[in-house]
Amino acid sequence: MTKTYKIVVLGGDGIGPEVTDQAVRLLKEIQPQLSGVAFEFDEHSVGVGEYQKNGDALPETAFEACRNSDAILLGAMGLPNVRYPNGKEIAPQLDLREKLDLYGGVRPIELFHEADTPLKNYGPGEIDFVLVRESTEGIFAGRDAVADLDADESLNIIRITRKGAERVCRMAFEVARKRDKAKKVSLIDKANVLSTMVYFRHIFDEVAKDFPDITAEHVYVDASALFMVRRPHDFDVMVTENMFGDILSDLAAGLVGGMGMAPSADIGDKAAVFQPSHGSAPDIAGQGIANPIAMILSAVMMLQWFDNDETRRAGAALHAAVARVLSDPSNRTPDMGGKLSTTQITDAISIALKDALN
Ligand SMILES: NC(=O)c1ccc[n+]([C@@H]2O[C@H](COP(=O)([O-])OP(=O)(O)OC[C@H]3O[C@@H](n4cnc5c(N)ncnc54)[C@H](O)[C@@H]3O)[C@@H](O)[C@H]2O)c1
Ligand SMILES: CC(C)[C@H](C(=O)O)[C@@H](O)C(=O)O
Ligand SMILES: [Mg+2]
Repeated sequence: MTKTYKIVVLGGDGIGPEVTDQAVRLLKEIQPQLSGVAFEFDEHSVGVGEYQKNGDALPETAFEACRNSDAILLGAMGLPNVRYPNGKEIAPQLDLREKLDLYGGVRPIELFHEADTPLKNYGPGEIDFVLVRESTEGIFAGRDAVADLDADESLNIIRITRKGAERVCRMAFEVARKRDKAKKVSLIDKANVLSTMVYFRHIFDEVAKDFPDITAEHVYVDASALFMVRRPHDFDVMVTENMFGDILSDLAAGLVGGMGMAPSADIGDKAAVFQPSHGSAPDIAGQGIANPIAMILSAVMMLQWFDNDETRRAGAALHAAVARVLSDPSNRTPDMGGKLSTTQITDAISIALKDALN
């Protein structure tokens, strides 16, 4: 019997549709090579473009489709100059995370080639860690507040719940258990200053007791920014609060080639969104030069998440195809110093994929 995976595709804004098109193209090429598996794609318009047309950046029909899907592929949403009347950016990806309770932002960082890192003496696989970002609370819990521009101060809250901290810490330990690296989870916090972080650390320590085979450590967030640059090989899995994870995941991307190399998955117990860590990159949108690899590696994460032997095989093949293409430093888009267009690098991955699937 064929298992059909319903995949909702939300291209979004700027380079979002440019990169999602490439991932969907490769998934369509993979499908006939798999036995007993089919993909059904369902595209919806969301983001700034949709808001400008219909006044709603995440229409109910799109949200319902997401809720009834097996997975969601999202490009990017938001444009810096288009804002709600309250001054905040249109960021429906945050609504999706909250409404679908996608509490774990899993952001793997992998160096494919020494040419792609600004650090000296690191080769393929020598920077290889996963940042797990709590994605439904933390400093972002204050995001509904509206700035009173005439007031003398402006406050946001930080919210850490027992449930929220516990489940994301557990996810981080489970991610570490599946990796064949150091089997270490580093909690990135600010427990030297904030009571919310003392609480988060306490819950992390409790969860760590259930994983005696995995080393648990605490690192302050400021020091972790230093260590990620000075000795990134020491990290295996990091788990952290929402905003810290947002900032550190961009720093981490910079170690391995930039935002175009930073895949991500927002995972909950019932749903998951696979999207790159990057945004809509308005500075390069519409030129056909966006790097699709972060999006393609996010699709790899989706194939692995489906928990099906055939899709796992496809995920491994797609990852191997990306690695093979990047092993030749002339195969790069302009963000990484190369000359290939979005479609040209995807063409190269497509050719490598055919070999990898056989
Ligand atoms: N997940 C999301 O949807 C998401 C994530 C981050 C930012 N945003 C939104 O995107 C907009 C732009 O934000 P920003 O400029 O701060 O961040 P950004 O990630 O869009 O861009 C930062 C830099 O990285 C480059 N870049 C990013 N992705 C790239 C790719 N695939 N290929 C080549 N270069 C790439 C851009 O050209 C730019 O120089 C904002 O409105 C922001 O809120 C959305
Ligand atoms: C666009 C923005 C709201 C989003 C976030 O802050 O989570 C992005 O930066 C990310 O990393 O996914
Ligand atoms: Mg971010």
